[in-house]
Amino acid sequence: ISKDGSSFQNILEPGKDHWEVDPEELTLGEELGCGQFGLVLEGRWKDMKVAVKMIREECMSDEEFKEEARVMMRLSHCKLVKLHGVCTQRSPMCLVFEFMENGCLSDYLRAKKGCLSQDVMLKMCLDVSDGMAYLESSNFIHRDLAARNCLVSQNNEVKVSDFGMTRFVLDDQYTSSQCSKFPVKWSAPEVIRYCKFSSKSDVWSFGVLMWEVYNEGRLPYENLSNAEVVESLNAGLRLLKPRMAPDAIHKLMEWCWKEKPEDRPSFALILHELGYLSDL
Ligand SMILES: CN(C)c1ccc2c(c1)CCN(c1cccc(-c3cc(Nc4ccc(C(=O)N5CCOCC5)cn4)c(=O)n(C)c3)c1CO)C2=O
Repeated sequence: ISKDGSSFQNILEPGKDHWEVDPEELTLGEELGCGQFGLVLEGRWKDMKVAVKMIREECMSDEEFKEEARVMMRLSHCKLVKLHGVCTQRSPMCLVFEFMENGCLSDYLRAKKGCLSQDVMLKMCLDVSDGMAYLESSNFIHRDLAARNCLVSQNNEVKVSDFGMTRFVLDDQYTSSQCSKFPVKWSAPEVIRYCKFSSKSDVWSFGVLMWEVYNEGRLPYENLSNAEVVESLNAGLRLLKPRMAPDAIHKLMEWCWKEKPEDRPSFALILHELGYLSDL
């Protein structure tokens, strides 16, 4: 055992960490799209279909990310998009994720407009709250929960994606709350004012995600600018009940949007509430 005990696995297998993917085992395919850190490609790894993110150096603080990779590899839950591993031996560094056939939830909702039943919408919210309750219990904050950051599997299951990744974004247009790319419409008041992130600020974002689901992927506060949204929230105004949302779901959304974080429900409680409603 080395003096600090931490590099034990390196002694067993010098030079490689168990979260390192061997680039020889990775085959790359079609482009899936472009994210905050660069290109995302379809791929195959160990007979699995995967999504591979090619990290552009100027977009991510990759040294910090390598530290974080360990933590993210340990976050394992059926409603979180799995990080299989990272490829750091080549440049650009790449991240290997489980593949989600139906892409991001916001596009999926818009594509299925008019075809989704209330039960399907409730199940989507239940899936996300399940993954978020696990993150909450692991004391892990998402920081950018929204339908665009959830993915849909082949069997139409919804999983939470890109949790905690905002911490590695180098584009400060995105990271500071006054700037254009900051997700104000999904952010709790304490995040907009003091960048105070917590699982309770994730709960606020989850309320907006529920509104997106029951509005089939519409943009929240679509006629307001970010500044006007801040004003309306300060005046105590909130998003209106989506036509497709039952009263109980609207009550839950409004609970997520309580001004004070401590007055909002935990994800454990939200999961319990949604589970109860889905058994009715
Ligand atoms: C800092 N934050 C919050 C970030 C950072 C990076 C990213 C995001 C947020 C979210 C967006 N994003 C990103 C960018 C590009 C790809 C992926 C992305 C897309 C996947 N899958 C698919 C599958 C199909 C399709 C598709 O083309 N269609 C059209 C036909 O009908 C079916 C769907 C798209 N994506 C997938 O499995 N993963 C893991 C990631 C992702 C998700 O990861 C990022 O890379």
